[in-house]
Amino acid sequence: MQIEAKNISFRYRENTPWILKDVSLKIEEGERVGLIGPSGYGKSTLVKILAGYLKPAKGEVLLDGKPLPKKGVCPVQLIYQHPEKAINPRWRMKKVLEESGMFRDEVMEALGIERDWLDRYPRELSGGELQRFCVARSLFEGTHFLFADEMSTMLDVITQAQIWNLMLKEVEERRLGLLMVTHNSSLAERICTRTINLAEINSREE
Ligand SMILES: Nc1ncnc2c1ncn2[C@@H]1O[C@H](COP(=O)(O)OP(=O)(O)OP(=O)(O)O)[C@@H](O)[C@H]1O
Repeated sequence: MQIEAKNISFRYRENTPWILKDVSLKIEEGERVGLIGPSGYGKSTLVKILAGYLKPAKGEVLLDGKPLPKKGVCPVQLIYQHPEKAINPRWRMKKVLEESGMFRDEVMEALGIERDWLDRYPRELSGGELQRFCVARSLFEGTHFLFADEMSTMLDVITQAQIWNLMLKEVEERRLGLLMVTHNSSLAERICTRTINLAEINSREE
């Protein structure tokens, strides 16, 4: 599979300068790509567009040449910095996982998800504990691309390592495509097969 952003232009409000102008990129399954660029330059905005969370004003996102599916669980999964915004606050964690069809003991164990967390609501878990659920959920069997947007910034070093080890094992074994946004260049160097500098592919006026 391949995901492609084709001539994407985006701004949050009309009559304001473009944040993204005529941005194109392609990622193949099995690739691990780092997305870098100055702070506030539009990296998070671009991954949200790629994952179908935001609609571009111009251009399109294509998965093997077709638009992203509108219904059902998406083959493109985004994990971002704020797990509390990504999970339905009214559902217990067990239901959150069931909805995605994801429940593998091996994943629960590797992420250090404890059995009794499953009966809790999101507000009864810490940010790090919740993020583990977001990662678990993103790894359901229909996933082909994983986008990680500063996924581990708010976590302690041990949890970061635990999450990245599992993610990379899954990415490798299942040949998933990975796009990671990070300011941590040593993490990107360790993980990625190539990097894309948004400043080099964005035609917006400065
Ligand atoms: N919901 C929003 N409404 C209006 N403007 C926004 C919104 N979200 C982001 N922006 C603006 O869009 C621009 C790009 O933001 P974005 O978060 O995509 O950048 P980034 O490259 O990911 O930044 P950072 O590296 O600091 O996380 C910024 O100027 C930001 O202030």
